[in-house]
Amino acid sequence: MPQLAFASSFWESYDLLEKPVKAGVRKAMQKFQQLTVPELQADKGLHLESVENARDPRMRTIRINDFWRGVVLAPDDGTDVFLLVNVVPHDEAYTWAAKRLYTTNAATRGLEVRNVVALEQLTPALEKAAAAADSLLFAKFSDHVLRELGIDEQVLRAARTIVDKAQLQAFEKLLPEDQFEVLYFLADDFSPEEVYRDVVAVRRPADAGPDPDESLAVAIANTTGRIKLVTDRDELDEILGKPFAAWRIFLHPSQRRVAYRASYSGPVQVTGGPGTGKTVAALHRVKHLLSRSPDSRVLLTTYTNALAASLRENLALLLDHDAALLDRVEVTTVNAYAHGVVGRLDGHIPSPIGDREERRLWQRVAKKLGLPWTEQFLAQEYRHVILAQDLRTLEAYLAASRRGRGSALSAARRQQLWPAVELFESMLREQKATTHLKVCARAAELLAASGPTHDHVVVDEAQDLHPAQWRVLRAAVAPGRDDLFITGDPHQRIYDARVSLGALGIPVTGRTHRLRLNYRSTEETLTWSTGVMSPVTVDDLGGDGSDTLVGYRSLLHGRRPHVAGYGSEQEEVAALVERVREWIGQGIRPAEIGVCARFNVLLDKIYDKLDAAGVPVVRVRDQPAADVEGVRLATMHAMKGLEFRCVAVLGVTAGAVPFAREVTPAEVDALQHESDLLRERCLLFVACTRAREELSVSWSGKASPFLPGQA
Ligand SMILES: Nc1ncnc2c1ncn2[C@@H]1O[C@H](COP(=O)(O)OP(=O)(O)OP(=O)(O)O)[C@@H](O)[C@H]1O
Repeated sequence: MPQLAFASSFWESYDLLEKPVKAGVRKAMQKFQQLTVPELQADKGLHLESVENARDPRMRTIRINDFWRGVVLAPDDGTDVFLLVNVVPHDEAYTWAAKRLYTTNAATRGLEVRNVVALEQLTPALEKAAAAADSLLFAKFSDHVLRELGIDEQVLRAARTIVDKAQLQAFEKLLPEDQFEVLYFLADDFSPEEVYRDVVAVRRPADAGPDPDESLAVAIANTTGRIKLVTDRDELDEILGKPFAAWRIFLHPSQRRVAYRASYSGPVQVTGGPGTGKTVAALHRVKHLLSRSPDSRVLLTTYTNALAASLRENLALLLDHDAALLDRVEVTTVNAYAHGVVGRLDGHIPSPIGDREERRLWQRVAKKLGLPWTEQFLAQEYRHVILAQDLRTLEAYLAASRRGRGSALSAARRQQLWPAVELFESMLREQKATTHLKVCARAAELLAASGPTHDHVVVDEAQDLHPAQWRVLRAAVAPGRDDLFITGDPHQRIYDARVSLGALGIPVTGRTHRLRLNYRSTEETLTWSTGVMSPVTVDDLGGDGSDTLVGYRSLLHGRRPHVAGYGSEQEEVAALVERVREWIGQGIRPAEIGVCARFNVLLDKIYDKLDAAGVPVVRVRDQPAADVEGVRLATMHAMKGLEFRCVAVLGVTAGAVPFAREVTPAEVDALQHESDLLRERCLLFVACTRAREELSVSWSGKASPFLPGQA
């Protein structure tokens, strides 16, 4: 019986088909599971026929209905895996199929496709132009080096004509996938050794023999990042019948490598720019961990309740709603987990106060004690020094290092400050209140005495966790193999968390991985948004150096972000209403549009204007269910982790981003000043990187200095 495999290129077209056409595809695919190869070839309804003038002799078309054809790669080497590569209108099917050539990459051993005709037509003219060019993009790499990385003769000839990155991008759709990725990273200044490690080695099977000309079936089996082999009937019904979620099936090799590695000797750190599938990798890791033993328990944490809800939903999808598996995973925020621990082990828990309330308390403390520091300084000292190092006594405070703080505090000054801490804590006790971080500190203490609660901890959105929260996670699982799997992006740090994971007993050295392919946004949005961060460097997740967005890229293309300033806020909001109408006119559902601003005041105005214009609108903070129609409104902070087809970021003015009140004056603490500015910059970056297809950024009056080209 033949086997059936689906290329990712097929899903892009399948997803857009009308229901009856999809049913036709399903019916045709079932035949591949019911008939023998000779029966398939003889089947009148399927009409499996070769393509005239095809550059790949294995190319076949099949009939879906009068208008649609499927394009199939049929084995000609005695193996039996048929690969469905596309669904195309009848007239285009033959031209599409005739130009494509599938080959096995000599280095990765994966199956790749190229537009061989276009390459042949373009290369001679480009060679002429290249002869006159001042410099060529790949001149410094010898043919030998490129061949070792899997570049074949035709691609080598084309690569030798490329003068710059823009030209390389233009080649993207024509070149074989793995070879394009190799060239892309070389163009981005990665060394051939790094490219071999990150592109070739992650794909190449460990047992790859010397001969790259293996069968089509073997090449297909080597290409899990782009091809799904269907093993049984139920699986076929399931993947064709449900709304398709590519992330469940096709993982980038770098995602697969981190998520499905059998075991790690200790904590693992996975970083990557926005939309690189870190959350997806975390979810797959949970699936893997559950499969390794029948009764292990996993704690999966993220930053907000809304994100926890979405993790729960996606995990259920990935685990096929298997209740027994889902029961073994606790999905929650770190604060909620800590709250649960304290409630369970202490029997009661004071209620945590919010940031605003905390600030008010510090104000009262400063006033009452007549101290020479602002409430902002005291709150920061408490958060970044006292709670961060879990200092419980004056002696411990006197002995503590204040590295990272921009102002020195002599022993005498510390003695003067400590009563403020005591007063703050006694005021909390009086009110029978606490703070979230204090709950975490207590939870860590209780867990240290009672022992871990889980076998594995998986942490998403790790960049914003405070040391007190890390201590809870550290205590939730015993140190050892596969204890913590951590994903995060330091460029999205919006809550001023500074940690040294090593010092917290979470050593990740030697187990750090980076994801570079953005699956969410277009290259245009990504390039522009990366410009927001390019003037600065950010500390890495574990606090041991700096992080970088080098090599970060997207395969998607679309319009450039719409970036505009207006004379007044009124005009800006009016323009937004028009833009939203335009998007809806293009067929985008209101729920697929996200609108955000730094402050709720502006969001209120936007709400009223959209509402008055008859556009349904809801606030993200009200946690509307996914099926509730309405444009989503959120503050920039609440945009964390979310994504929308279209995103408008409003109010990006000099007064709001950065927001002066949230930035410590340089004369109070120069380091804190810099880090506050960085946090505000990251906030804009987070907001802008939520867009899948279109991004619009606007302001009225003076533009934010963080906007590329505005400083
Ligand atoms: N292998 C994949 N194939 C297809 N889509 C993917 C893949 N990996 C991730 N995605 C999609 O890309 C988008 C971003 O993924 P995800 O949320 O995991 O990224 P992230 O790195 O956690 O993002 P952020 O840091 O910005 O929150 C999601 O829509 C996800 O479904």
